Amino acid sequence: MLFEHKGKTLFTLTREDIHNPLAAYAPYAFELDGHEWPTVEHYYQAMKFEDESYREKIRQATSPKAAAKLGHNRWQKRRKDWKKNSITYMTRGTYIKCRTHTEVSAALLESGDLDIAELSMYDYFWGSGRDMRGANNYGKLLMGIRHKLLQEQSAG
Ligand SMILES: Nc1nc(O)c(N)c(N[C@@H]2O[C@H](COP(=O)(O)O)[C@@H](O)[C@H]2O)n1
Repeated sequence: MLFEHKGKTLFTLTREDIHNPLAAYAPYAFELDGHEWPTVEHYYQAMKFEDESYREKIRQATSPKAAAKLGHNRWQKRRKDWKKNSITYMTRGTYIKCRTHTEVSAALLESGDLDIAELSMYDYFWGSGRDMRGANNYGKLLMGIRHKLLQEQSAG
């Protein structure tokens, strides 16, 4: 969806929109780290934990929403370096999804050179927040992947 903000056209999406191929919740399976993941959200949430059996429980969650719920379990010990690496894991999953499904990479490349924003009223980390002052880390990682895909395309 295109969105006008301060005289600029933004290419926007939400991470949770299962109908948008670029969303982390969209059902485009991929293989990474020796497993098949139903969505990027499953992969991202599982990577928060060192406990292999808890990761597996998240991998087998029946929906990305259920995977996120398991990932937000405060009683389950997260890996110590998670805050430092959370963006890296979301990026890895999203990049591999793009490389696995041409439909997904095409959707990303269709955004041209527009700035990408994750529109979210409440999320100031992944999204723009209600006042568009959020860090927009999800939009930024998509722009980074778009750049990498274009470089790969021109390298043949
Ligand atoms: N500040 C901050 N650093 C990170 O590394 C984060 N992953 C987040 N996430 C925020 O918490 C909400 C739920 O977390 P996950 O997306 O499941 O990691 C998320 O919506 C962000 O607002 N925050």
